[in-house]
Amino acid sequence: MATDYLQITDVTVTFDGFVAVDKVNLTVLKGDLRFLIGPNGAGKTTLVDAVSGLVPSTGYVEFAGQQLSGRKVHRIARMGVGRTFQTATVFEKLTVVQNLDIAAGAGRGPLSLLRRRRGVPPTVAEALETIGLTELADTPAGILAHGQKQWLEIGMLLVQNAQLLLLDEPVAGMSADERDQTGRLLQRIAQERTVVIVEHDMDFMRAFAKSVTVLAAGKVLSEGTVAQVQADPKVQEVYLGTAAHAAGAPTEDAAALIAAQAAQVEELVEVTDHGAGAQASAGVGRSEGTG
Ligand SMILES: Nc1ncnc2c1ncn2[C@@H]1O[C@H](COP(=O)(O)OP(=O)(O)OP(=O)(O)O)[C@@H](O)[C@H]1O
Repeated sequence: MATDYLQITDVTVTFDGFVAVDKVNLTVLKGDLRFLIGPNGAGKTTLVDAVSGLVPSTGYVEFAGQQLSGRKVHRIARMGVGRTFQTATVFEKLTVVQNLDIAAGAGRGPLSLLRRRRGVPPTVAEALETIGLTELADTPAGILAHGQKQWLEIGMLLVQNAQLLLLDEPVAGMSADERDQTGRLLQRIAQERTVVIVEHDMDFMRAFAKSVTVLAAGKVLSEGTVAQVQADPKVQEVYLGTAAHAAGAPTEDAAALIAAQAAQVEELVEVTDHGAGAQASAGVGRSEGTG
């Protein structure tokens, strides 16, 4: 019988001989909220691309008992795999509800989409409620706040009935308040679906991850709860190692990378030393402009 989990087995992605993802094995159960972290270039986005069919890969990927590997992007999407990107892709001129309606009708023909609809379909109403945009249903998506656009995009995956959500840095550029709301939204969604989040924001990860996989140089370096992963000397080492490597090239980017990654290490160590209570410290969790 099909079970709702993502199983990645020996997945490898190669670009012109460069191995970006190297024999990765990963299992994510329904109800989990899995964060995928790691230094820049670790292969996080590429792994998610491989699962969603955007880049060719070898190995085997299965979700809810169905084979994803080897299938085309649109086929994988129809099998219940939803993906967001670092920049929200919503139809700016259409209202919130129209965006959701179009997403919900992705499987319908153009005529039925054009036909005037009476009222809001229940799935759309439910998604509006879940993402907290009911009051803004008739607002053009283009004038939504940054965080609200991201929530709308997540809502579009919900109405498409995506059961596996792959989210690439969903809180990048959000205010602290928006990050918090997003975390709680994802926790609610993860009760019913499988959620994998690529993230650089350590505060966000610490506050909301149920489990964490750390990638480095295309391989799984560490896996477990937030506390386990942060206490893993290999994890601390790889962040420090990357910073030290960047120090060889004294550019502005390298300096920013060092500062950001040193902050990440500080956070890692801090949590290891003092437990989850250290959350409020260290605002820097992202390395901007280097990825
Ligand atoms: N289309 C591509 N062609 C060639 N190399 C690529 C391509 N996409 C990614 N890479 C390389 O693969 C490696 C992994 O990239 P990826 O974007 O998956 O890393 P990441 O962990 O998501 O990094 P970041 O956190 O900076 O987004 C990098 O060295 C990157 O330059």
